[in-house]
Amino acid sequence: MKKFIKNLPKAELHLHIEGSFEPELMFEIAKRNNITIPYKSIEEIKKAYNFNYLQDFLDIYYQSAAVLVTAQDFYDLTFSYLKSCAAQNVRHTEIMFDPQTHTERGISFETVISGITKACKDGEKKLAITSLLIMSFLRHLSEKDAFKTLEQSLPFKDKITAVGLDSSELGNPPSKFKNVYEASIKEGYIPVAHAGEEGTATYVWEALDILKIERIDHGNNALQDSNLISEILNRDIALTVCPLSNKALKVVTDLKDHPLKKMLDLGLKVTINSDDPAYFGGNINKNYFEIQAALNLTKHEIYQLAKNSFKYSFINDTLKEQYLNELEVYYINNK
Ligand code: HPA
Ligand SMILES: [Zn+2]
Repeated sequence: MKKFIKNLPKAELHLHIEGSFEPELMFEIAKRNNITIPYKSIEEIKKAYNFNYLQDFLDIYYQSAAVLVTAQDFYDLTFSYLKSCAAQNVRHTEIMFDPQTHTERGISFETVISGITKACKDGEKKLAITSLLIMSFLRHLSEKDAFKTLEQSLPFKDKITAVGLDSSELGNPPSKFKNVYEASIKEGYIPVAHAGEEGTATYVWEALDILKIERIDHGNNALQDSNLISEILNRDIALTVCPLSNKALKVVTDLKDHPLKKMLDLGLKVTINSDDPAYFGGNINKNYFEIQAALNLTKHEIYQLAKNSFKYSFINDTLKEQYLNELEVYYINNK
């Protein structure tokens, strides 16, 4: 089964590039930028990565992202993630980035996006991995601030496919961002949002009805409401589920209690993703390995999850067909 997962062609649809920042690279970049970080060793970092809920993680995540200064830093961060994709047979990835984490510190939008997009181009050329970008608004900040970010993104509109919503969910419902989502859609961005990770099913309803999202990031708590489940099924909207993230942030106490199998059985379009692999104990393949073992998923279910990852990606139809064919051939030959 491990070999089957390892070589399975797949897409990753929920990945924060700042969350792929491995400690080794963090030390290297901090050193070259002359920035002191509060850890002396990798062991100290690993000890600090012990979270009880989302906010514990976010505090450390923003602190670590503060060592990123130059376009080269963003390039190195992104290319390093893309190399890990190549090693896991991730054929396509949809990368979230948080501009406000950097613009708030005086780093320009252009620095961030130029480093990331250069790495994505090289990823396509040198590693044969396709990618696109999701610009995420930080929900603990104001809608006015999100509007400023939307404005800053417009000169780079051709490089960004979608807008997302992340950071502290509780107390920052989707409705807070109604106007900026409306404006983002008018600019041609596809709307997605984190909803139902710590927030209730009401947050998922708001994301669907008020923000008009086309994909749900996490969505675990949608299962609290059977009308909501029917609505998600009717609208054919996928969920980007992140098992090891859910475990690390105590959204579930044990992977054996994870709702993924129940979601699949309900017919929900689920995908498997790593969220913040450097912080939550594993890359996308480790997420597949561990959830498969915990829930005793069959090869066919694993195939279905990978199929969803391509089907519900935002790539063009030709490329989608190509990846789906590649996956089908793989499944037929390896089931
Ligand atoms: O899982 C997450 N949830 C909310 N915000 C985030 N920012 C990075 N990862 C996450
Ligand atoms: Zn996330």
